[in-house]
Amino acid sequence: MNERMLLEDGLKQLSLSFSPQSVEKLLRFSDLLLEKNRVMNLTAVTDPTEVVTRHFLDCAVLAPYLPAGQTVLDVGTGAGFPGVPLAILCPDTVFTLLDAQRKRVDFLQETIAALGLSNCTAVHARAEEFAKAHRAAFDVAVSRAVAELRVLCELTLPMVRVGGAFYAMKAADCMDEVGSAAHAFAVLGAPAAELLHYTVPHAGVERTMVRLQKLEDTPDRYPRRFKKIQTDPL
Ligand SMILES: C[S@@+](CC[C@H](N)C(=O)[O-])C[C@H]1O[C@@H](n2cnc3c(N)ncnc32)[C@H](O)[C@@H]1O
Repeated sequence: MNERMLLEDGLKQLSLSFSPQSVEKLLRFSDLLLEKNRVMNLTAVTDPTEVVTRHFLDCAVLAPYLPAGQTVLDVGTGAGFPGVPLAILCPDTVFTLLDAQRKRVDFLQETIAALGLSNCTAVHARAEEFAKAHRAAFDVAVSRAVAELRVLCELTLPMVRVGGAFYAMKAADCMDEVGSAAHAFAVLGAPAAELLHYTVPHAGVERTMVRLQKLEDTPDRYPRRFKKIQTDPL
């Protein structure tokens, strides 16, 4: 199967509805990513087939959890994962992609313009700084491969509104990490973690989504300064 067939078949296996335009945009994003990856470090994945499986189909698993009209923050989006594939697959959901690395955000801004993604904005900022002006400002936060859960939750949950949710994309064997973060979940206002296990189509990779529903406001003292978050995690 070529990349287009893998992508379409994988999206069907995930029971996702998608337009021909979405497939075109995803394949164009893959081209832009791999082209830019030759001159700057965006992803360890260099094979177009693996861009489809390890990036696009992995990220697509989140699409059913992001209803139209909701605002979604992708914390530590890097080269745009999971945010860009989700913005393509959920055109009526509004995405903010956040990253601390200027060059990655520049790439994302160019990509968003090239793909005509009117529901997506890339912002250069550190999450703990961005949180000061964006407390409880988003319906949903998502994040993949950024930090361990205790750290990640302090960076992210303050920006989710009560009644919203945070989805952390993790490896299949993240139970110890989830167990260690129980105190952080409770302190930050999202006490009950729910684990959603899945297999990425055509990659055969087992993964876990950690869903945290925000039930209470996060106390104003969080997030702390990054050094404190790292050296003294909740
Ligand atoms: C390993 S990359 C993962 C990128 C992407 N989420 C993915 O799954 O491919 C981690 C990214 O998180 C960003 N990052 C780490 N700490 C951050 C923070 N406090 N605020 C914003 N971005 C952060 C880094 O700049 C980097 O681009």
